[in-house]
Amino acid sequence: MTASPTSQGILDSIQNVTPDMEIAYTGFDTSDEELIDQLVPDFQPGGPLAPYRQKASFNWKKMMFFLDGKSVIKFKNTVFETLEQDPLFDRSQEVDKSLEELRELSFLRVRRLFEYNFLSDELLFKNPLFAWIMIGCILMYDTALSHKYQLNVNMFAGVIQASGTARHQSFVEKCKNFEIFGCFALTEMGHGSNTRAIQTVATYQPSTQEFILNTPQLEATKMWVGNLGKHASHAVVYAQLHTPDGVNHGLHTFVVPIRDVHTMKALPGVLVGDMGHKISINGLDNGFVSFNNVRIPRENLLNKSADVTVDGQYVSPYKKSKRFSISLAVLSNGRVAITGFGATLLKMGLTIAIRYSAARRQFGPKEDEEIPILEYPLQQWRLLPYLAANYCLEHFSKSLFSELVKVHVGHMFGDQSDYMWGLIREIHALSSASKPLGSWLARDGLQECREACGGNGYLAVNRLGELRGSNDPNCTYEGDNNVLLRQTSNYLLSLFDEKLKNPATIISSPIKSVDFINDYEQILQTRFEARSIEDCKNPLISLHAYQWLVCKLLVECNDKIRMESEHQSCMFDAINNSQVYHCRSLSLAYIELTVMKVFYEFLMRQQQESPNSQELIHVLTKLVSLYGLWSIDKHMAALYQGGYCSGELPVKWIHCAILELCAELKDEAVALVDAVAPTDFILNSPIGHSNGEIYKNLYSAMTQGKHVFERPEWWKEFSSPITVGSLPTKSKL
Ligand SMILES: Cc1cc2nc3c(=O)[nH]c(=O)nc-3n(C[C@H](O)[C@H](O)[C@H](O)COP(=O)(O)OP(=O)(O)OC[C@H]3O[C@@H](n4cnc5c(N)ncnc54)[C@H](O)[C@@H]3O)c2cc1C
Repeated sequence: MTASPTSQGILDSIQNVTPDMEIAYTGFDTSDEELIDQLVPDFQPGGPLAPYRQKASFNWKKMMFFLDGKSVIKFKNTVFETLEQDPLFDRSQEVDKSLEELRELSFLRVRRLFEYNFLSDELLFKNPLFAWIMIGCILMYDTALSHKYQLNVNMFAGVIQASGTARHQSFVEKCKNFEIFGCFALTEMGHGSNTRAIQTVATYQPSTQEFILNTPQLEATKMWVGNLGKHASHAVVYAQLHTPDGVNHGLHTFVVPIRDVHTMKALPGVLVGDMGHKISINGLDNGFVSFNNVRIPRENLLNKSADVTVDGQYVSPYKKSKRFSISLAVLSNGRVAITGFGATLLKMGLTIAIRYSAARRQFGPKEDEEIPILEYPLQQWRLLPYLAANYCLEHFSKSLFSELVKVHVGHMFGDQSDYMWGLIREIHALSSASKPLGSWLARDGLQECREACGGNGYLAVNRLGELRGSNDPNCTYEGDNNVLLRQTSNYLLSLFDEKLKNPATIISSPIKSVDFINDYEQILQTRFEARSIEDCKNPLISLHAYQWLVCKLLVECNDKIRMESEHQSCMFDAINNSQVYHCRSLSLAYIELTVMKVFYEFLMRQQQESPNSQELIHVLTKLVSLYGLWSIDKHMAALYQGGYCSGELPVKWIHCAILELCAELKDEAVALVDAVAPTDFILNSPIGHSNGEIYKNLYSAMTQGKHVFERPEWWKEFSSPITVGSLPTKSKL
């Protein structure tokens, strides 16, 4: 394939050959109301949610269309309806299952997904965003199933495609045809975050043209590998590559057969097992494996960035730093995806909690008149900022995914332009912070949703516990959140360092998330701009405050590391001593700013380009304002400390503006979740059902269980009398 100048050019050309390609993060024309009505069915009329639906200032169906567009809505409808009509996906299948049975059910379901093949090559070529939509649809149904699917398709076949060459294509084809089933094996018992210290070894043997894999000690046992416990036939394995001259060339990836595809038995030299029960997502079989002289052909080394010749020479067309960038791009895939997982799980929780809050009534101004709990400012303040955050985060994660697609297209066409390397670095920095932001927002937001539904939120059938549990490992896998944030601050500080060393340097990144740093000196002269509560509702107020904060933290982090390095014996300690209150805060402030900015700029463009959607943009702009103010409120100490704010008014105005925005958005809230919620079958929550009949649904779910009204099998135990205090206790002091 010949090299093309830039990935942007390649993307443009793809769009030219498929003129109907929809880039679903650009906003859709909502003028065809008939089409919208056809695509999105109405809710059951009346019911407890009807008053809120009537009070909304916009049509929720139009909002759904604006955000997703025709093709995506059709695709989602197809997936959701297909699952609903297939008895294998009947929810009652999951009840009272043992661990083994849960694993089996997930396997049967993932196989069925392949039989349906929702994601044809044609569809993916038309719009790669469908890969994203597909994972989201399955995630909303069941996290374990979605992970099982995407670990095989994205983290196994996807990594092979990204890091391998034509000689590996047969693995990808077999994976597509469900002839082999894959997993991604990086983590070891002894090392996860510190990937450089991974100990599995792959030694090349020229006489047989094979790599020999070994697990040198217990700590090198691969662990936590999703799909490996029971099903995976193959793994992408990360190991230290040793050539016959005794040189260790560092971590490389290999395709390693694990089980015989006909018997499902482990292959010679492979000791593989299931890790057992986890805190959540137990339909996914996480496993461990160790290798004892396992031989694989030389060609199983994924050789896009480096290879070993038949006679054992290590060769690479790239310098070490570029090889590192290529591996970054591969790891970014998972982090970008997890940013979206957080948004998707939180969206489900918010749908349940907001619908419940609109239907549930407690207390009231008069004895005989109770009001919906959504009317309480406290309930609004607990939920609506998360709703605002979720809209921003979901948009950001889609747009980051679209940037990642450019990288993959660029790889495919051998694009080695500076633009491409810059894009890889920037996506790495952004995803290393957006994954923590997304998973932490979901962690805190889902807990709030659970509590906001009171005791009923705690009942498993209502699904908030499952959603909360499903999000939990998002904070850890694909890189522990706190460790990942260091990657982002390293990126920012290296750019800033260049600027300090040479003030003429112009910082310019492909996504433009850092370009404002060029003006850091002027930005640091600015002060809080609002003069009233109303002013604060302009999203630019918090955007500007964030820019100031990031610049301030850059200067402070840089000073802190310099000062620490003067007092510490090594840079390792200097950097570690600068994480808390400095580098970590910098990464978080930068990503909060970027998430907000990307959505705000999108809305500003739509204001010009979408005359039919102005009422939607109006309410979405309120969400951006709320997200910005609520987030910046957490940094008030730094804003005052650095002199950006002074006096008592800024913080008072910000708090009042947050509460006013919550009050303005409470009548929009039900319609806002309706616009992003999946079907009731997929949501699967009696108290979150779109009909709002929380009590009827709950009672029906509660009374349908198999043993609800039965006397327990152990009833006789109670009837046989005991003598209280008749047994001696353990030794008394
Ligand atoms: C459900 C689940 C599924 C997974 N699936 C897979 C999979 O399919 N394939 C795979 O390869 N792996 C998988 N993993 C493993 C996962 O990627 C690792 O757990 C993760 O990378 C963190 O590594 P660790 O567990 O070794 O934690 P550690 O690196 O030991 O971290 C433990 C703690 O130490 C802190 N810490 C570590 N280093 C520093 C530092 N420099 N500064 C400050 N604090 C530090 C961390 O913040 C963290 O709180 C999975 C894990 C889970 C929970």
